[in-house]
Amino acid sequence: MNIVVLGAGAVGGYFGGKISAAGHPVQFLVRKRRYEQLKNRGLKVESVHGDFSIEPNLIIDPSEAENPDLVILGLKNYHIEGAIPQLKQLVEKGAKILPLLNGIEHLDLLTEELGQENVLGGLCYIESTLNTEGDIIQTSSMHDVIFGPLTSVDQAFLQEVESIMKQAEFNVTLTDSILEEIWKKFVFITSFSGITSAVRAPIGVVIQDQVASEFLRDLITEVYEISKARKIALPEDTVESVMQKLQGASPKFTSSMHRDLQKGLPLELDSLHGYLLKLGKQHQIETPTLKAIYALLHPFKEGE
Ligand SMILES: NC(=O)C1=CN([C@@H]2O[C@H](COP(=O)(O)OP(=O)(O)OC[C@H]3O[C@@H](n4cnc5c(N)ncnc54)[C@H](OP(=O)(O)O)[C@@H]3O)[C@@H](O)[C@H]2O)C=CC1
Ligand SMILES: CC(C)(CO)C(=O)C(=O)O
Repeated sequence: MNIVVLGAGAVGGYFGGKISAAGHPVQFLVRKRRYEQLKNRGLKVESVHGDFSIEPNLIIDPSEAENPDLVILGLKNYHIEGAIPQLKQLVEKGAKILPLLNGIEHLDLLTEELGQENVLGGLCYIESTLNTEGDIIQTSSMHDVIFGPLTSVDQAFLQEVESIMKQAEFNVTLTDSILEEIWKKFVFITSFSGITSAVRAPIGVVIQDQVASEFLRDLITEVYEISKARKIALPEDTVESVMQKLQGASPKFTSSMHRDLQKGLPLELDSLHGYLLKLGKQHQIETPTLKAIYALLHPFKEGE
């Protein structure tokens, strides 16, 4: 199976790098700046699972992709629209798209532009970032990909993707309930990224503070209520289980949005909390804590 990674940053670079290191053909479709970085230094990963580096097969135009079967999409939400022409070319060449982004709204755009049959559902759990030299730094042990069909997709194809990812030695789950998994992550990430970014501190600071902790519970509850209004079948104890997960996490655990804020980078605020505000309005659900998060982060959403 020929794989293209579009968005070779902290997420795409990590998972694509692992698959490539396991001996599978992976091309990294990058823009000029990342091309120079990866060409000069190689794709280097500093990981709690062991450091590794590869010489990535870099391309800068989709026409260079060799019979692509699968595109692993690791872009930020705000870059997706700009990448639609590249994705269209890759789909025309026969590829299916596997997005690993946080969020949900991008699935509408991708399926409308590329055809539902060409888009899989996916998400990942990983704590990784790029350092100033562009190396990937992975700071906790999670490295999990969950994916599955949004509509009917050839089962043998899905199983081959699963098998390749297993060989690449990260955790992979192929599921028939990918929308529920995406929403499960969405409840978690919007609450976790919202609170850590607004407080500008890792989760431990929030958990130790009763007022901030109560705000966090309200925030999770609002997102869960929206998921129910969308008829997504999440477990009834979702709020409690997200709270428990965060209470049990390392006090230093923080979100990619908080790290982006610290680096002065743009934030995926509109596709996460902004999208929830739209849904809340649509379903007439009161969302005071989401509004507070959105307002507090709004001045910083374009980055420095
Ligand atoms: N980092 C993390 O810990 C986690 C992140 N996520 C989610 O994963 C997604 C990706 O995040 P992350 O990997 O951190 O982001 P990064 O910013 O590290 O990587 C995104 C990459 O996309 C590239 N890019 C943007 N537009 C294009 C384009 N048109 N063609 C080619 N490359 C392009 C950027 O390259 P360039 O240098 O050219 O701008 C950059 O390297 C986000 O939705 C995030 O929320 C999910 C779980 C954990
Ligand atoms: C919470 C976490 C680290 C899990 O993958 C994440 O998705 C993010 O910070 O963007």
